[in-house]
Amino acid sequence: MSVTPVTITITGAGGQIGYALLFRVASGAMLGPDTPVRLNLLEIPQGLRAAEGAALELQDCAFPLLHQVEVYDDPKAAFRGTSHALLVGARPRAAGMERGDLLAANGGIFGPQGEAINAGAADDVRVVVVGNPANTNALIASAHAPDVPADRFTALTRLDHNRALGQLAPAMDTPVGDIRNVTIWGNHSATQFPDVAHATAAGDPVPALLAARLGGVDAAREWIVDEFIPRVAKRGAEIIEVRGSSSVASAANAAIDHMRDWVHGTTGGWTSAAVVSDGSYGVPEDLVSSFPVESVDGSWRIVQGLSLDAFAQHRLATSVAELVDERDAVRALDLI
Ligand SMILES: NC(=O)C1=CN([C@@H]2O[C@H](COP(=O)(O)OP(=O)(O)OC[C@H]3O[C@@H](n4cnc5c(N)ncnc54)[C@H](O)[C@@H]3O)[C@@H](O)[C@H]2O)C=CC1
Ligand SMILES: O=C([O-])CC(=O)C(=O)O
Repeated sequence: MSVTPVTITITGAGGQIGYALLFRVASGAMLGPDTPVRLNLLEIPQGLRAAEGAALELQDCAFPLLHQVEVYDDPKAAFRGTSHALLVGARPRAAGMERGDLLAANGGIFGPQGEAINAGAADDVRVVVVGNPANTNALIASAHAPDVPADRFTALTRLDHNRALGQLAPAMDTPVGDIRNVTIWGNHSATQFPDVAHATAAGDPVPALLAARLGGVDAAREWIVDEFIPRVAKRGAEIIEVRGSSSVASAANAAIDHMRDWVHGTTGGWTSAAVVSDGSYGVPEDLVSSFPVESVDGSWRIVQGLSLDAFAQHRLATSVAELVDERDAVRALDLI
């Protein structure tokens, strides 16, 4: 076991996802059983008591890997020395709030957090933004951290990816673990494009397996377009309707999957993450967009050379147009 603990900062630690994250991260589910951790919990004053309560419970779990827990309301202190930052705390949309208001409110959070990461995080810092609008919040944070390579800032679309696997497995009567190479493209929003064109299950192409089960290529296409894509893209709203509040444990689980694969590498195919575009697939450079990605030697790499048919190109362009709108809106507000 390495002796020096790794510092992990979790923002919004007093909230729902924070509570679902902390104990799994402290148990080693994210960085593995050989990496001791130090947790820095960042909250705003209203959330401090909840974070402090979680810190007491963490102590009571006596996790062997957990060396220290600190609770902060100052981003500079919370990000000092951090190598893994999970930015969960965000301003939720309130009744009557326009999109510009929401972006401005989140700019007030992710700008200063980007500055704090720039000022004090470890050289190898990895950042995943969970708080919505996640892609554009990551863009804002990155813009305020000029000394940190932009590819260190990512946003979470692993939950959408996992949701897609969760829908496909029963549709094909296949274990989730046999499915490979699903892609979420674009924004973490209802415009995202969950794509199974290159996916396989136990080595066989998913489109052909669906056609065999559903009675033909047209029926498979209909299921993909009319059921699968909207179900995955609107799953967040479905969970809110059924549970009465947004996804918590599945979001925390996805954030752990994202960070674990980033650090330890992907195996057996690609996954999905929102990363800074290098212009691949026509996505304008610098947008934080979801792509098919592999993690190699500690870095995300966009999988190259996939063919996109006219439908796929249209779906990707629609989601990218939304990302461009969000970027232009935060630019107009001087947030980037
Ligand atoms: N990307 C994804 O896949 C998903 C994203 N989300 C988003 O994650 C975010 C958090 O969700 P929940 O934990 O359920 O919300 P929550 O409201 O339970 O917790 C958010 C916490 O963040 C704190 N917070 C607010 N501003 C902060 C700041 N400047 N610094 C530090 N902490 C701050 C609040 O005090 C609160 O304790 C929301 O924006 C939600 O929309 C939720 C599910 C999936
Ligand atoms: O939809 C929401 O408000 C929360 C979210 O991002 C998701 O569940 O994907």
